[in-house]
Amino acid sequence: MIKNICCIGAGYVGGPTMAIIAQKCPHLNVTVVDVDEARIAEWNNVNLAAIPIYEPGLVTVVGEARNRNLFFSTKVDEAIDEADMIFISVNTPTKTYGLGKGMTADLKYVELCARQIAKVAKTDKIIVEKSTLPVRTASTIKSIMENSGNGVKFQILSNPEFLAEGTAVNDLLYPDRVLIGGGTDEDGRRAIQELVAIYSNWVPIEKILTTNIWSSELSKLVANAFLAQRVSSINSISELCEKTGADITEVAMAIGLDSRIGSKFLKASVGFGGSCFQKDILNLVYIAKSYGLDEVATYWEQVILMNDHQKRRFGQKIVKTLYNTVSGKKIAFLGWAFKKDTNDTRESSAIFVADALLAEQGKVVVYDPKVNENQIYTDLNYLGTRAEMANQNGLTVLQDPYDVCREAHAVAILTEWDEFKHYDWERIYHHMYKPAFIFDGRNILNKKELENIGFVYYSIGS
Ligand SMILES: NC(=O)c1ccc[n+]([C@@H]2O[C@H](COP(=O)([O-])OP(=O)(O)OC[C@H]3O[C@@H](n4cnc5c(N)ncnc54)[C@H](O)[C@@H]3O)[C@@H](O)[C@H]2O)c1
Ligand SMILES: O=c1ccn([C@@H]2O[C@H](COP(=O)(O)OP(=O)(O)O[C@H]3O[C@H](CO)[C@@H](O)[C@H](O)[C@H]3O)[C@@H](O)[C@H]2O)c(=O)[nH]1
Repeated sequence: MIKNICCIGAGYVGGPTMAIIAQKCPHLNVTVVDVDEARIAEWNNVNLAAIPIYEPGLVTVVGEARNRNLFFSTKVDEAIDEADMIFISVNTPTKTYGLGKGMTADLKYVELCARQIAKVAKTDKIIVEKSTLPVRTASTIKSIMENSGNGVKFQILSNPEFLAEGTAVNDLLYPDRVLIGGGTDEDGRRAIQELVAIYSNWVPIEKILTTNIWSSELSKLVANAFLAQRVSSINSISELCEKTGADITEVAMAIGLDSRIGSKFLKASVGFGGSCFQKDILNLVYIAKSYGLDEVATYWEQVILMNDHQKRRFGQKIVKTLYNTVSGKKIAFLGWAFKKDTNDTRESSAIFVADALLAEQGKVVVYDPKVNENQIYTDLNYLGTRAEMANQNGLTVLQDPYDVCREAHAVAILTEWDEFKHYDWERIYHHMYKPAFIFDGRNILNKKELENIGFVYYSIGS
């Protein structure tokens, strides 16, 4: 029987996932550990508004369980030692060096966790891969464990997480499915059942799918590849719509009503962002190539290429429309997060569009309701396109959306935050240079209303 759970990694997945497990399983003790002391201090902040991740509803869940059976700590060894089940939920970013650079997942943090568990464990443990990992990573973890030399028995499970940011709490409470992969021998099946028992505290049993471990690992990459493929597919058609007079919203509606296609994930946009889609597809491409499956690799690579094209062409559209120069012109950015209802900016399209406009000597001024100034400069500086000072001079962050739009030549919508729909657009129009352009990278504003005010309005795909 599982009593103590440890989760290594207090990030966007570890934090919310463990908060829900603790809320729904008051009989379990859940400790989330991280090497990042500042992040753990934020999770422990008495002011719940200061927890490091913004997700609708998360504050309530953390408020209920924290210091009851949910703990955040930097004492990694202690939590491993006490745990019966250990989730590995550390980051697995695209490798930035050496073999597989720019393609494969960097597994150094996962391996460090495995080695730390192997070193510290004195009792049998179930290790759960929660991070997204290349298929067959469990064999690496197993090999490290089997050579730990301490006689402890380990079972390795794969339990990929399918939550989307911005809807994490809801996704965790009502998942489409929970996927658990494990060994097919008796010990493996027993370990799977221990994890099934935890989820079945709130997830209907028919939604808990158990598979072999390789199917589970691979399914996570494939799910993201399929979702991202839909976005790239609709984005590719958005460009065709702009040439032909078809409207992408109408096309998406028309095809989405076919139940075989389905209506979700057909929103044309300035391109997908987030920490997962690109990383996971690159990983899939790398795995396919490593098995010599070049056609498979090329097929999936195209999803990324189309996304790069979509981001690039949004920036180019702004430059071309503003009479082929944005030099010295103020472009107001509404939104910086990679999607609404999150403060996460990883791989956000806004970063790449801003970079392209700065390269054209534009003046970018940004407002995002949840992203702070520091993060915005960090994102831009990370690209390394120009000196940090030049980014500081070219881009400004303000707290008031009306100030951001004042005396701008154009407004660009980069994130679909709901509040943007309810702004006083007439007021914004009166304080902008004319013609006043809007580039709606999320198709959230009302074209007719804006045109009536006097704006020149461009959306994606019409
Ligand atoms: N973000 C998402 O929406 C999402 C959804 C599903 C799956 N995933 C996957 O989950 C994994 C984690 O993603 P995330 O967004 O939570 O990452 P994150 O960067 O927000 O969090 C990872 C945390 O792990 C910590 N960490 C790294 N190495 C450590 C170690 N050795 N010991 C202790 N702590 C360590 C880091 O300090 C960091 O706080 C990734 O594999 C990702 O692909 C993410
Ligand atoms: O029709 C759509 C849907 C999404 N997007 C964009 O695609 C990106 C990703 O969106 P979404 O998938 O909703 O958010 P993520 O948090 O990145 O979640 C994805 O990545 C997670 C990490 O692996 C998985 O767990 C989730 O199941 C998967 O949806 C964002 O930039 C969205 O704006 C569009 O442009 N059009």
